[in-house]
Amino acid sequence: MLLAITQGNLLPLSPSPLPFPRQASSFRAWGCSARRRSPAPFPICAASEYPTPSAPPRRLTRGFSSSSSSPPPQPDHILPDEEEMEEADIGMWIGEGNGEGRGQKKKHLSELSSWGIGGPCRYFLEASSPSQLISAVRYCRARSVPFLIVGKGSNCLFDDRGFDGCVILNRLNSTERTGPGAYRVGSGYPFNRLGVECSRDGYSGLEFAGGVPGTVGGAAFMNAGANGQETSDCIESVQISTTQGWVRVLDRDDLTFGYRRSCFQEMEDLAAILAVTFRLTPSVSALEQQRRFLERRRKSQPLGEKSAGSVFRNPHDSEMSAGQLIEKAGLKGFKLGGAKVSEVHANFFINFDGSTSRDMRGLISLVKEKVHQKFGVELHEEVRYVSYNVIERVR
Ligand SMILES: NC(=O)C1=CN([C@@H]2O[C@H](COP(=O)(O)OP(=O)(O)OC[C@H]3O[C@@H](n4cnc5c(N)ncnc54)[C@H](OP(=O)(O)O)[C@@H]3O)[C@@H](O)[C@H]2O)C=CC1
Ligand SMILES: C=C(O[C@H]1[C@H](O)[C@@H](CO)O[C@H](OP(=O)(O)OP(=O)(O)OC[C@H]2O[C@@H](n3ccc(=O)[nH]c3=O)[C@H](O)[C@@H]2O)[C@@H]1NC(C)=O)C(=O)O
Repeated sequence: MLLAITQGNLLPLSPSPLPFPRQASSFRAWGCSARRRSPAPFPICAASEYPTPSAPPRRLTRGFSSSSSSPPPQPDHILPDEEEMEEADIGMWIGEGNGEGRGQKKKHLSELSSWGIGGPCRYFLEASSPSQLISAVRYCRARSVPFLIVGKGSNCLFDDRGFDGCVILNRLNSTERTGPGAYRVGSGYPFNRLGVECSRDGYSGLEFAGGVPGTVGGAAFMNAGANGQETSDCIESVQISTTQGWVRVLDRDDLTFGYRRSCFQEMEDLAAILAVTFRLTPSVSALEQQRRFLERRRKSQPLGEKSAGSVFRNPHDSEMSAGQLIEKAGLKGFKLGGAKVSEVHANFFINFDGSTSRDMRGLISLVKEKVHQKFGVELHEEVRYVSYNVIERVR
């Protein structure tokens, strides 16, 4: 996650901004290998723990866990050249060279975020095929242009200043049934739609996905879950691309997941999740179950409003959920600028009136502080903060 550098009187406990270098050459896109010895590696830390120069942030180790006994899988194949978009094409798209890129420049991230928050990005591309996405990543890496892959932006808080790099919008929307209960789905496919379609087909495993606003890639990356089900429960394999442009297929046995966690969050050379193959089980009640879950969601969550779903993970050291803690701290409906704690579900924060990222971050900090004061419980963000020029990951 990238972290905003919001400063100010609304956030008395917030650390001050860091003097990060601004030159593109000083940056590395997320996912770069630690072996590359980036001169200014992206600091990784929790949104609430913005690093200070004297306390260097934790490095993001995007790699297979060192405790893993199996070696990293070998590349299965690399896309044939003829399928790749020429680098020059990407340059044209993002506007390098003639400055008249076909890709949209100055796209506002607020348009790509379910919160409706975020300023302009330097370059913007939509990738509708794996080869486009891979070429775009290669292009950015070759020029040290920081890049970011965005799905539905339903778990991201973008910076008011935008993003000083290339935002690649994931439009890998293919879907294919490869056998009974087996679905191979492009990572840009709407997770919500997949949940409804699989349930309608009479397969169980993704009923919870109906109503979840992210993409399949975001769901695998975050291990999205609800109603006792998790994305990882029915993942058979995941196709990824690496920052070097390799395409790999990782089998279930190569992958580790936890509550809102996946090994993808740790992979140092991950460029993007390209596709996910799900294996589901036949069920006559799947559709009914999916509808029940959606109905429950409609009643308990502010679905029509600008939110990012749950702001915090549920704490493992409390019997109460994050929503319960926030409600019991008396914060339901609490407002800060254009941001407020939902009256419907206290773990949903709403952009109700032109909230800035500064408002939202202020609200997040304030709620954390109050809950900690009252219950001694530390809340940790589920949402990921994307700063203008620093990448930070919430653990
Ligand atoms: N249960 C619920 O009701 C809700 C669940 N959610 C879940 O939150 C997640 C958000 O999905 P979405 O809106 O698409 O994601 P976003 O566009 O918000 O991206 C979230 C993060 O996921 C990573 N990511 C997304 N797509 C890819 C990809 N193809 N390859 C690699 N990394 C990727 C990126 O991490 P990085 O920047 O580090 O690369 C990004 O920061 C989903 O899991 C969604 O289901 C969201 C709201 C409500
Ligand atoms: C929305 C998300 O996922 C949601 C998912 O939709 C739901 C449904 O299964 O379960 C989790 O919420 P949750 O733990 O708050 O579940 P809920 O069933 O809504 O609430 C749990 C308990 O808290 C209470 N509650 C909830 C909200 C509130 O304002 N006040 C309150 O007291 C509820 O009454 C219930 O007793 C996921 N959130 C997390 C952080 O695990 C998301 O990840 O973005």
